[in-house]
Amino acid sequence: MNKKTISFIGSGKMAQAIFGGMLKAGFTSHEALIASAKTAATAEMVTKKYEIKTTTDNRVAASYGDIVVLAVKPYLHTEVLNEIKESLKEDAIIVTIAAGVDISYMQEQLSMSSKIIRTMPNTPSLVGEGMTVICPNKNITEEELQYTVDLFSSFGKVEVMEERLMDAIPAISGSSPAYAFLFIEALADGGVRSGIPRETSYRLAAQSLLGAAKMVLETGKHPGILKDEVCTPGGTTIEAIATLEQLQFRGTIMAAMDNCTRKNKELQK
Ligand SMILES: NC(=O)C1=CN([C@@H]2O[C@H](COP(=O)(O)OP(=O)(O)OC[C@H]3O[C@@H](n4cnc5c(N)ncnc54)[C@H](OP(=O)(O)O)[C@@H]3O)[C@@H](O)[C@H]2O)C=CC1
Ligand SMILES: O=C(O)[C@@H]1CCC=N1
Repeated sequence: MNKKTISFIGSGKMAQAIFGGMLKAGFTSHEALIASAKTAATAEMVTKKYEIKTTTDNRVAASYGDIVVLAVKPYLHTEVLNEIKESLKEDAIIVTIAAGVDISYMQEQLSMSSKIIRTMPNTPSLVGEGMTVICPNKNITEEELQYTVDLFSSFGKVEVMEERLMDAIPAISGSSPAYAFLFIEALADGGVRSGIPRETSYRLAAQSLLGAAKMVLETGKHPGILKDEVCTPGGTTIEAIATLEQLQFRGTIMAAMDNCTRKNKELQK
């Protein structure tokens, strides 16, 4: 069991996915964690559901952690950093999971010598299939980076990247589970339209996407080749593909990603 203490400032959907994922994986103990929330109702719910300490005082949470994860909305970072900076342990590692909050901004709020890691996780962390991109500042040692990689790897995959690429990450992995849920919903609606029961439709749609994703990761084949292998000449699949191409399925996804990245830059701090 890992000995480092970890604090979460904010206990919303993404914080719960992370501490829920870490606990499920056995990466840390319930005792090593604390989380703060704005309201007592959330704090009580989190204590009950995850059996960890909670508080509505961010300073109490911040003073506990060797690692302090900022899991509040981007616009709250200024307020929260000012609130907690005097309570942080001297060598605390500050991890932000927020879209559009950059390292130089965090350093301005704390200090140039602060240990800061910018990350972009996603909600499948809760079921051990997260994808997190990590970018450390220059004050993070190799050992500290490795610890953070191990932490996020306990509930998914991790890539360490340069900060110049971080603005593009929400569009491809932070936000993309939402597009996948939309796709699953659409497939299920199509199934229901053809008479397949709703719950069965969700299972068929979700398992097919899971299987397709695994084929990309495990066969190493180009997605276009995998697509070709499904398209029997003169068969059913190519009819569906032709419609998707006519309606600009791929262009639509790329346009959606452009908008996602634009918004991330607008949030920039
Ligand atoms: N959701 C996602 O898929 C992802 C989100 N993120 C990032 O995670 C961050 C949080 O998003 P998400 O979890 O979705 O948001 P939620 O709205 O689900 O959660 C926000 C949390 O912050 C708490 N909070 C609000 N104000 C304060 C405050 N002043 N001090 C302490 N806690 C406060 C809320 O408490 P209460 O419940 O009491 O109101 C709530 O627990 C964002 O920065 C987002 O960019 C990153 C990747 C993916
Ligand atoms: O929608 C958002 O702003 C956050 C960041 C990535 C996923 N959810």
